[in-house]
Amino acid sequence: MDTIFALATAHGKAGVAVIRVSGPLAHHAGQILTGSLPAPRITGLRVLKDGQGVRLDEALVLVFPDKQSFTGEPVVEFQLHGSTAVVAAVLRVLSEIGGLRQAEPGEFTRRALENGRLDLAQVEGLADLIEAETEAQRRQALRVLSGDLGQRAEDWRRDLIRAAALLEATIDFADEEIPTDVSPEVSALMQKTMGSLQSEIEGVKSAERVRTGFEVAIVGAPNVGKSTLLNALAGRDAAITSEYAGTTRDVIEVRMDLGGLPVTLLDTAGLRETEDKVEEIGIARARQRAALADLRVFLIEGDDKPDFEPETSDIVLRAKADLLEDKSGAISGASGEGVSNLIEQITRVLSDRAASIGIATRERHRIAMLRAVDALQAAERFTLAGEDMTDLAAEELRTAIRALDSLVGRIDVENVLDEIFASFCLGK
Ligand SMILES: Nc1nc2c(c(=O)[nH]1)N(C=O)[C@@H](CNc1ccc(C(=O)N[C@@H](CCC(=O)O)C(=O)O)cc1)CN2
Ligand SMILES: Nc1nc2c(ncn2[C@@H]2O[C@H](COP(=O)(O)OP(=O)(O)OP(=O)(O)O)[C@@H](O)[C@H]2O)c(=O)[nH]1
Ligand SMILES: [Mg+2]
Repeated sequence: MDTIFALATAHGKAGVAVIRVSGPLAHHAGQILTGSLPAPRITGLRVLKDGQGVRLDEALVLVFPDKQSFTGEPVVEFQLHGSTAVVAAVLRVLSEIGGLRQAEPGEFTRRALENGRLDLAQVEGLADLIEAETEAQRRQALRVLSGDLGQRAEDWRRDLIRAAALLEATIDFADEEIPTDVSPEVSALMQKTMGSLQSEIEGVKSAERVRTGFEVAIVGAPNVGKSTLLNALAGRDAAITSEYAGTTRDVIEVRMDLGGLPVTLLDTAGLRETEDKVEEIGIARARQRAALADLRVFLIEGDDKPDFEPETSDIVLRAKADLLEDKSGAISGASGEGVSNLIEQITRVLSDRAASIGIATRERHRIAMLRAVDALQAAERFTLAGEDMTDLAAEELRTAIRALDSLVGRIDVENVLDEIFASFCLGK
């Protein structure tokens, strides 16, 4: 096993920079740089020197024993002055020590996984935590990192293994009289697991949104003030506005944090019949993105009708409130009237949806749980079909267990890891 090292903190100038070394030679490397390592888990202030005795930095050094570190391997950390020259010098000296090499992105975390410190879902949680930009994202990622999904998968697994064992006992003793009919207990275990899986499956869609962001599209006829409203919401001049109808063509995206939720606001082309080919393409895009968005804000002027049927939670507002006598249900990006109300309303609708999330957060989790439910439904049918079908029911139960095993990475790990680690920063 190679000993790996990397800068764990962001690149560039900083107050402090952390370099981590992990693997069998980590303590050896630390010894070379410090002359004398501090006791495990107690920081020591040391002058770091290269092989020729040239001073590199004065640093805090932290030693983790084998099996008691983030990776589960011996680890040494150097907390350096965060200058690019200090970091470069320490990395150079480490790379000159035999048996040491730079870590690949995500390699520390991969080792934590391989050493059983984290399961696959926790690795995903860690990736999400590092990506988190809003409160809701931080809370959700931390919950996944804490291992709740793995715990739940373990409960499901235990119940299904018990059900399979009960069925297999009937197969093994098929020729003998079995004193008790196991099917009620098998059915109950499968029902309980299916119910729990179903509710987790339903929560994934919202959890995915918290992870990647909700989309809110502003739609309406040309010139009603959509782009002006977007700019007011964003607090900056993100979209071109003008008195010419048909100004916006491309979909303009603005990332925002609304009450801790990640939201991408979409400004779209004004909807109308047009001879202009380019505008027509813009309108087609507008319709498509608006239909896919999580929520639509329709701006209407005069007797306009919303151009398409709003869904229940969609928001319909009258445009240019500043020009209206009756300002009820009206908004103005130009004067700012109604803007904070709109932000509250969007936040309320999306918070309601985010409240329904469980502990599964990814499409990968949803697919694994769906596979398990499918197999359980088949097992249920075979169980009801009577004793001849018992071995088929048991086989379906094993398929369900395998599907749940892939959730936490007991199987099928490699393809998932490559995808996750592709998004990891160096040094994680
Ligand atoms: N300096 C530093 N800060 C860091 C990390 C790190 O690796 N280094 N982390 C990395 O992402 C996170 C913390 N995660 C960690 C998880 C486990 C252990 C660890 O040493 N576990 C040992 C001992 C636990 C204990 O002290 O009780 C163990 O589990 O045996 C360290 C950090 C965030 N902050
Ligand atoms: N009085 C008033 N004028 C507004 C308001 N919002 C926008 N306008 C004006 O209306 C015109 C159109 O504004 P835009 O924001 O570009 O309208 P749009 O809906 O994005 O238009 P398209 O991109 O062409 O679909 C501009 O001249 C704006 O200054 C408002 O709230 N009140
Ligand atoms: Mg516009």
